[in-house]
Amino acid sequence: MSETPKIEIRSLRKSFGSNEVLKNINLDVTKGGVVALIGPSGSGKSTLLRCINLLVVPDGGSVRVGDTRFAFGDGAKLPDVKTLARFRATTGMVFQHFNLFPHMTTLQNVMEGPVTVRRMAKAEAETLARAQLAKVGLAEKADQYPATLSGGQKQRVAIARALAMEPDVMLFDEATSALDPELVGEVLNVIQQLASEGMTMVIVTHEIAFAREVADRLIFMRDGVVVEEGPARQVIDNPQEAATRAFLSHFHRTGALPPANAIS
Ligand SMILES: Nc1ncnc2c1ncn2[C@@H]1O[C@H](COP(=O)(O)OP(=O)(O)OP(=O)(O)O)[C@@H](O)[C@H]1O
Repeated sequence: MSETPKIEIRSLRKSFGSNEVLKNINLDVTKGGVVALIGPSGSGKSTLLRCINLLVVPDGGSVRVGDTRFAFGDGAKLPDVKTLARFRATTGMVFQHFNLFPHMTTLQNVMEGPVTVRRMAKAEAETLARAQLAKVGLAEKADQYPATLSGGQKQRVAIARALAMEPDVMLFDEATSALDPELVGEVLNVIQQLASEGMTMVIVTHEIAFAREVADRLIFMRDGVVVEEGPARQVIDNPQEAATRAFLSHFHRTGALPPANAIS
């Protein structure tokens, strides 16, 4: 019998006004699975990610992460604020632009969620936060403010902050797109390490070579629908759909697709 997926999305729909952004999306992510979402700008990747942790409330369909399932549309009752906060704590989201509190030190940023959302005692939260900072290689930056860190370091703090909530799954929304090219690798290394430790993840990325290396499944989206999905290497090396081929060949043509061994 196949294993129950950790994330299960069924018939998901979302519109912003008349703009139908997600049209009947289905997605399964197995426990410990890493799914990469790729596609052109505006295809709905970020919106799908935000629907998984309900930062964006879907219009229809259902979202399940672990044992928690929500249905939307057709008179379904929307989850209350407390339920949403609890649910979001189980899905760690990492954004393109870090979203760290500038007036807090690195350590305070990472402790914030455990103290305010998980209601941990400060000493316990500090131990946990220091462990997560060590995990992303930033133990010695605990007392520094975000403004003194590089983009790559800021993003690693953001990952530590999400991990401090001890999430069931991690969601990455173009986590390296705002970084200088020489800083991308340090963030990808942390994501790769999480993958090797069995973290369930959905990663929106333009790093195709990284997706090929680290993701076990790849989904190509366009105009709010899943055009093609399958094992990451298979889809990248041998895309079946013309739209996927066109998208990937762009990366080949522009040289934005480095050899896979460059990032391992
Ligand atoms: N909060 C919002 N309000 C109105 N429209 C939105 C909102 N969020 C996204 N959209 C629209 O939804 C569509 C899909 O956006 P989304 O960010 O999900 O795409 P994407 O594939 O992640 O693109 P990109 O790679 O550029 O980030 C776009 O047309 C965008 O303008």
